Amino acid sequence: MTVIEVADLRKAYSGRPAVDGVGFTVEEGEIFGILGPNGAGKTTTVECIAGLRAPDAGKVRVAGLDPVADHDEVTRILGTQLQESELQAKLTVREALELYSAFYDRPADWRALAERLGLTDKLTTRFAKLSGGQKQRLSIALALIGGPRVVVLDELTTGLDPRARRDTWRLIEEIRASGVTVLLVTHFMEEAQRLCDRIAVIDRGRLAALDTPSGLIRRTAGSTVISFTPSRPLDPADLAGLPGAASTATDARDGRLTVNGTDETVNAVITLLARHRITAHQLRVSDATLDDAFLDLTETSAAPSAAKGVPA
Ligand SMILES: Nc1ncnc2c1ncn2[C@@H]1O[C@H](COP(=O)(O)OP(=O)(O)OP(=O)(O)O)[C@@H](O)[C@H]1O
Repeated sequence: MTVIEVADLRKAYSGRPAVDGVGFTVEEGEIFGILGPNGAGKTTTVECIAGLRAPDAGKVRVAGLDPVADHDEVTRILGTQLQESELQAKLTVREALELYSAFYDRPADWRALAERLGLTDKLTTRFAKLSGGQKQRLSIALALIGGPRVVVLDELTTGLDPRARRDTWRLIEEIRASGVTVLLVTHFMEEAQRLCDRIAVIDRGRLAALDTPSGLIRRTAGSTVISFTPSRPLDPADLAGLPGAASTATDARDGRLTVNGTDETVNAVITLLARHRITAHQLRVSDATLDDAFLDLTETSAAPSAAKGVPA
């Protein structure tokens, strides 16, 4: 069942389009990711879904309701943890939970939520004294306090150390397992790849792709990555002619060669090496990552991908 519907959404700031015709649907029970470079329009899109911004054009529905016209009803269905949601520094965890509970007619039991999010021993701690991970857990608790059907999490794990990030991932999986649909805005490929059922890639205000993580990777030119250190350099002309090869790159430091291609390219590389009696040291064949797919699908990213690389 569709719980969020976005069709031809448009929003401009001072005449400059931030979201320029984005459309997707989110099904109940999904972890749906929104991925894109800085300034792509991700936050503007989720703010329109949460009813915090009015679209200039297009349609947004949450459980069939208009987030602007039916704002009160939508806030009961959709919980939001938005980017940089800072609470008052002096508010304690307990006060924040009680304050947010008071916004709802039938709030979730905040004590149970605090327990679930590992905040019970922090109830008397002021917001300013919490660690980054604890602040994030509190912001998730506040997003869940109204007992929402959908929760919007925007760049939840930015600034967290790897352990806190992994703990947060486990929490997100638990939230989904409890029946809540999750709309996740993220910059982290590993996070998107691990958590999301489907991902909308947004680039310069437009939908660049919408697929499962593995579907996005399959779309990448050169979804099979072959790397090895040849016993002596290969002729660039031979490499350029490899069937299915999308790109090749040589690491200037150690001469290690990386070829992004297809299964056909793997066979061709092996044949080429045999023909020239070149030995491949530490030969690895792996799948491209969501990182590669992201760089392939988005044009605004500043850094060139190592995988797309410098021509050999
Ligand atoms: N309140 C605003 N006023 C003017 N321009 C804005 C405003 N909010 C966002 N923008 C601009 O709109 C574009 C999209 O911004 P948005 O925050 O939606 O992108 P984003 O994908 O969430 O970016 P990031 O990953 O950096 O958070 C950017 O060019 C941004 O500078």
